Amino acid sequence: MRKSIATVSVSGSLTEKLQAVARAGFDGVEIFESDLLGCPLPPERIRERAESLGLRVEAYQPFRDFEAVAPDRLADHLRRAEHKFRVMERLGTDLMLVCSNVSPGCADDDALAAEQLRRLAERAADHGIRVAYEALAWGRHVDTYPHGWRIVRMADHPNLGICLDSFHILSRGSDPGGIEAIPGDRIFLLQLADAPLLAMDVLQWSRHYRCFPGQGGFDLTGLLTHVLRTGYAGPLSLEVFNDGYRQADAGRTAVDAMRSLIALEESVARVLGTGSPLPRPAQPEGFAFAELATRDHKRLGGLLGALGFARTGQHETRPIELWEQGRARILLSRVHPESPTDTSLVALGLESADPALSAERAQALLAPVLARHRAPGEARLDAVAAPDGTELFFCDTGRAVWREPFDAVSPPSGHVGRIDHVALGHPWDQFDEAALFYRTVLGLQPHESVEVADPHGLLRSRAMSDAAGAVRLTLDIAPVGARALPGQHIALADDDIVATARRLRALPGDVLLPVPGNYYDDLRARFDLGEERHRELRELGLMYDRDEYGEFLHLCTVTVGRVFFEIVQRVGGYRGCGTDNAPVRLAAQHASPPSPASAADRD
Ligand SMILES: O=C(O)c1ccc(O)c(O)c1
Ligand SMILES: [Mg+2]
Repeated sequence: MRKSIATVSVSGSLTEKLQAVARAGFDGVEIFESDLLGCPLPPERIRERAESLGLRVEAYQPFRDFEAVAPDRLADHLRRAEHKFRVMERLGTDLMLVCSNVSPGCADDDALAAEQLRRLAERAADHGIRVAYEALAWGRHVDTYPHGWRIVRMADHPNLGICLDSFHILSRGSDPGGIEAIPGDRIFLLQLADAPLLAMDVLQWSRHYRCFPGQGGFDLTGLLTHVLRTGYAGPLSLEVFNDGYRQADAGRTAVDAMRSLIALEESVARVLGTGSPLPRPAQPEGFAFAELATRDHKRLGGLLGALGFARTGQHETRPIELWEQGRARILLSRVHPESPTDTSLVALGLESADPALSAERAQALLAPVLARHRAPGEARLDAVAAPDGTELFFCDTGRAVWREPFDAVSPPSGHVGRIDHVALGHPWDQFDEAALFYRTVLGLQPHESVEVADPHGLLRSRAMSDAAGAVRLTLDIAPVGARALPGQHIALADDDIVATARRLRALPGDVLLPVPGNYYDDLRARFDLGEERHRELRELGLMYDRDEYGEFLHLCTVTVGRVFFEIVQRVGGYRGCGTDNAPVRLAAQHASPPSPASAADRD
């Protein structure tokens, strides 16, 4: 199907918007009136620009407050419309979107609305133009699509059809099943937007919080399935009013938008049983490794050593060390000389049953493919870049081809057995993009988005995992500014965290993050743990959580650069990542900020 986007959905000047959406692979655009009015180019030049970029101008919009007005106002409204028709001819589009009237002066009179829209359609027909009537969720009298469709039917003119907008339909709780009663050729335009499920005024919700399909809480797959069953053959057109996207990089937003449509088409194809061109997600089966780039090998190596890791190998051709314990593997590479951070997480190895297929799917979903890190004789590794720049390597489960150039000795076995989860920090305007990326590219399921109090801001966090819990990621948006905390950590699964904590507490120097005593006083109220268990947790500085499936014990190391390690033990089937304890952890981290690397410590 043709893929289109309303120019209001991305930032920049009209010509910048056109360029960005064309680059992302869209076939068309809806030109928003304010974008046209602010553009120095005359409509003919805009049309040429769009054509040269391979973009069709699918619609011009919005035309407002036209119908159900006092008869003596009609001539003036038709005069307004005539002017827009001429602009549309110059712009090279034949579809005008008319929003249902919101003005207090309009009449609650379907027959009058239909009669006047019919007059508009007759005038439009003289210009070869069609009119799509859209029921805004906050329309004065027409605010649902069944009502809009009744009026269109009543007007009964071939140049008048309906515009369906998923936001207006789903925000009002209308049953999208009724769409199937509309003949597909009377649906002149389908606009798609998702939104987080918020309890708020519908106009504010629409104007500020819309997002791309798959990023919010609406069932866009269900809605689109109903629309396609009508035989609708027009474009899938994204129309997303979003405060973040209005200021984000247009190219990036356009790619995010296109990814959402590719994924939506795939999920609809599954429901309809029609073929999808995308390879199915090969679920990641575990972390093969995590790579930290650091200026501070000694300090980080010292910390890993304290945690029971051993340096098992050195890359044959590159300055990369391999540190291992059980199946937990950390690579330490060198930081780029211009990097502002001493230590940060730069890559993740993800085990896949079919790495080439995983990479193919990622590429089809517009993930940038990375030049393969391959020296002569080195095995092929498939890698793509995640939205935050983290490199994702798809590694054959069990074969550890990536490990060959390290010529490593066997890893030591200790209490740490594997990587449990990895937390990735994101700027606020890349959070939804990242969640969509990991859901579509890796097939991870998003958990609820939660807010965590930080002494200097509010952190949003969302866990994503596969059904088996083999790969868990937490995506965080941290507060920004001078007091921002490092946003990344690697959590290591431990089979006896009490023993590990005891050993680590006995080590000289600061290895572990101290936990305030008030936390333990409150823990008594949260959980009935018994005196002895409670005393043990307090003495060892262990944090505790429980859900209906099991228990979770965890502790954190001090921070190096942007990164710290967490040691965790899951008891039973606990599903979370200890988020309820995150405010205390964040406060403790603010109280003991990372010490800068000393020159003597550096390699
Ligand atoms: O918010 C608005 O005014 C507005 C305008 C045009 C649309 O297509 C729409 O869905 C909303
Ligand atoms: Mg709309």
